[in-house]
Amino acid sequence: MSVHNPDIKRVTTHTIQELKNKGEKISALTAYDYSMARVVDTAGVEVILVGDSASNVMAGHETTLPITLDQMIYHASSVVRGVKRALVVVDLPFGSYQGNSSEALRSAIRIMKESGAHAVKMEGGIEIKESIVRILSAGVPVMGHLGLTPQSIYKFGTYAVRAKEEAEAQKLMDDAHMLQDIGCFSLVLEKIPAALTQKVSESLTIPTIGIGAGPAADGQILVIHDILGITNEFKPRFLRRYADLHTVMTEAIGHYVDDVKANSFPNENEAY
Ligand SMILES: Nc1nc(=O)c2c([nH]1)NC[C@@H]1CN(c3ccc(C(=O)N[C@@H](CCC(=O)O)C(=O)O)cc3)CN21
Ligand SMILES: CC(C)C(=O)C(=O)O
Ligand SMILES: [Mg+2]
Repeated sequence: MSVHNPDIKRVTTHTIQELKNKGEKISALTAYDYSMARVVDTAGVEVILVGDSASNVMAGHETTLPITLDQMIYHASSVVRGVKRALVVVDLPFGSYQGNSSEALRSAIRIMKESGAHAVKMEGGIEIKESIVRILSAGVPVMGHLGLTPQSIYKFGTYAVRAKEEAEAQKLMDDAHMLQDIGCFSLVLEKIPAALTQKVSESLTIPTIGIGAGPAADGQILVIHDILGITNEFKPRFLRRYADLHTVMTEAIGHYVDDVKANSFPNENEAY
C-alpha cells in the first residue's frame, strides 16, 4: 500500500478544492492525540478533524456537549505536533460560538493561536451566520456542518436521519448555499439521505464531506476509533470497520498480564 498523491507536500483548503474539481474523492478521519495523528497522517488521509467526538471517545461522555475549549485546544495542539501533511480542522465546541459572534471569534482565534491548526468547523446554518462571517473575516478558514448536528441533540432528541422531509431538506440546501456564499471552504453533511447529499454536492462548488450521507459526497469522514474497531459498541449502519483492534488490544494486554503473573516478563534480556 502506498500514500496517494505523494507529490502533495502539504494539504491546504485549496488542495481539497482541487480534488473536487478533478473528481477525486477526499479522505478524512478524526484524531485526538499525537500518536494517532502520526499514523493517520502517514497513511495518507488528506483531512484530519480534531472532532468534539473526543468528548465521547476520549473522555467517555454520553454527548459532545461537555467538552471545553481548553480541552479541544489540548487535543488539537497534540494532533498538530503529529501531522506533517494533512489539513488539520478543529471543531469549535458547544458553547464557544453560538449566539455571540465576538465570543465565536475569540474562540476561533484561541484555537488557531494555541494549537497551530489550519481551520475550524462549526455546526449549523443561518442561526450562526454572523459568527461564521466574523471568523472568516479574521482570515480563519471555516468548514460548515449540516444535517445531524450532535451539539443540538437535546433540541432534536434522537440521532435519527435528518432532512427526510421536504421542508428540512430545503432548509439544508439553503443553509449549504449560504455557507458557500459567505466563504466556507467545505461542508460536512451528517446522516442525511444519499439523494439529498447528491443534490447538495452537485449544486455546490465547494467540497462536501459526508458521514452517513451516502456515496455522492465529495469526501468521506469517520471517527478513527470506530473504523479501527476500538469503540466496539458503536455500530451505526453507516460505519465500516477496517480492523478489530478491540480484540487485538484485549488479547495483547491479556498476554502481558499472563506473563507478569507467570514471572516470564521481564526476562534476562529485558533486565539490567
Ligand atoms: N464514536 C463516535 N463516532 C461518531 O461518529 C460520533 C461520535 N462518537 N460522537 C459524536 C457524533 C455523534 N454521532 C452519531 C451518533 C449516533 C448515530 C446513530 O446513528 N445512532 C444510532 C441510531 C439512532 C437513531 O436512529 O435514533 C445507531 O444506529 O447507532 C450516528 C452518529 C457521530 N459522531
Ligand atoms: C464526525 C465528525 C464529522 C465530527 O464532527 C466529530 O468527530 O466530532
Ligand atoms: Mg463534531
